[in-house]
Amino acid sequence: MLLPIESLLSAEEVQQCRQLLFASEWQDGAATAGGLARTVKNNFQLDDNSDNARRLQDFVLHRLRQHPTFVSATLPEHIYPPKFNLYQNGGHYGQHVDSAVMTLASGQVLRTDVSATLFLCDPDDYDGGELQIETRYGMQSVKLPAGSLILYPSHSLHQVTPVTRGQRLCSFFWIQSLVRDSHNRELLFDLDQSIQSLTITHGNGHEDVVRLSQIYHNLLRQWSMS
Ligand SMILES: O=C(O)CCC(=O)C(=O)O
Ligand SMILES: [Fe+2]
Repeated sequence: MLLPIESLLSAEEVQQCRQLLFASEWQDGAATAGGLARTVKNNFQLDDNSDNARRLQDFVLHRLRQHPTFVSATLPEHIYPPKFNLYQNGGHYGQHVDSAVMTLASGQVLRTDVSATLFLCDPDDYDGGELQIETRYGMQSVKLPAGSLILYPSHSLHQVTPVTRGQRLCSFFWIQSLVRDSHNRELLFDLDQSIQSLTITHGNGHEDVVRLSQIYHNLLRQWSMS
């Protein structure tokens, strides 16, 4: 499932992030890629260990954990501390799949279930720079307003097309979900969305809302991994 999450950050928050990012040191992205990805990667990345990167990571993580749709769709067990990238002057990232397992600086290991890109520039600010994701229904091209996020399954092949004008600035990261199976995760998301809307019309004490909530939690209990 490809799921856009609109306005994770406000225009003001995007502006603050961009100010910090443009005042930071950038590294050659290819140096940080492993295996096949190294040969197809042509962009810049923020040094994850810089003070600015840590401030930005904390800020984005805080927003993510507060966002009900993000939490409902990903059921996060671990979130990789968000990274930041910049594409310009034809910069691109060829077709690849993200590594299945990533090791954090702390030594903790994360399985990538869901991949995410948070756009920090508006589509009008640059040409190209489409995030193209292969799905069962063909290639989907994604380019969202600044402050919005796309979630997609980490098992998908994807690429970023060359940026031929302007700059494309994004944050990207991965989520290890409590529910490893993407089909089960999607069923839980659909069920939760329906429970939320029934709660608005009938109240959370309504008999059917209570019964559906029981089913939701019992499925989550059955399908969550650890
Ligand atoms: O820039 C993006 O939207 C995606 C980056 C990406 O695919 C990666 O770093 O693995
Ligand atoms: Fe990727």
